[in-house]
Amino acid sequence: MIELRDLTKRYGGTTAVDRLTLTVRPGHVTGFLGPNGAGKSTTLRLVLGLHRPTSGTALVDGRPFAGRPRGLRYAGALLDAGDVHGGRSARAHLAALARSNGLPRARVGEVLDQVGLAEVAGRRIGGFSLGMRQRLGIAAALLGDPPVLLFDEPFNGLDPEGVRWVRGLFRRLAAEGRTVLVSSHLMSEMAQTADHLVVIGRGELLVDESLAAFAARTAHDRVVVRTPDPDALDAALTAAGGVVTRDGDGLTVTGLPAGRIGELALRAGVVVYGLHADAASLEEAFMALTADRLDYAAGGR
Ligand SMILES: Nc1ncnc2c1ncn2[C@@H]1O[C@H](COP(=O)(O)OP(=O)(O)OP(=O)(O)O)[C@@H](O)[C@H]1O
Repeated sequence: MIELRDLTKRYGGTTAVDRLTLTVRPGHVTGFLGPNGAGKSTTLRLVLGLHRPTSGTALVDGRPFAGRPRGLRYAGALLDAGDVHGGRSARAHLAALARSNGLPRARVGEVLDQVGLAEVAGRRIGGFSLGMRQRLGIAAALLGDPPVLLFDEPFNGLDPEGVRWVRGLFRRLAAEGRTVLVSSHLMSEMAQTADHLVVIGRGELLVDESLAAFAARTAHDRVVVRTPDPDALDAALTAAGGVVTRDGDGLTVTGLPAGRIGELALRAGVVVYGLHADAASLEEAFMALTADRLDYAAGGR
């Protein structure tokens, strides 16, 4: 379990993480979402004790992670796949980590097999593709068989087969009762990976709920229609299973896709105009949620 209490990190005048209070529970894949510069990486670094908070606390299974000897037994993380010694082989890199964390050498072969790098284990990491480095980073995170796992943008550089594999791996790790926190700036990616969502914007908590609850709340194919004959259209759409709310000549419809609404209007002989789908996908809902929270200070992205 990861517990954040009023966690705050300031860099000079920039507040990267702002009084974040949050519990990340075991047994779930928790998607940690936010636009670029929202504070995701900073939060993960605070959890791992790589940065000191300005105020507040971050606990991993009830204790601060910083300074724990042999930390890989308690939490494993993939933060920056590029942050490895390129001159070493994958096997040597993992063996050094195993040694410094007091882990049996046999774990190296096991995790290399698990991430599909066994055949290239003797090759220099410098020649690895980004996807292979991501797999190596995941292998390092798994080395200590830890109950808590953090992955920062793990899909970067993976091909579709790699993405599928990572999704399956995260689900298995969560099903084993581990805490799995995965950061991303793409809701579409998390919608297929996570079962719980945490969304932050400018370091502040915006959403902490199940993916199903978020979807039900925000991403119902809502369609707005205008018509000179609202009564007739209301009746036709309601009969077809749509849920209609009225505002003058405007109808807001949920439960029916826009194309079907047009078809039903035509059949009922009702003229419609100004028909548009609103928040039709989770991604749109996410973007709408965070649109005013983009961090332009971080480079105008
Ligand atoms: N070491 C640092 N010094 C100064 N400012 C920093 C530092 N690290 C992060 N920041 C700032 O803190 C804010 C949050 O950055 P962070 O990298 O945590 O966001 P993020 O959500 O991980 O973004 P991205 O998806 O772009 O990686 C940004 O404004 C960033 O510029």
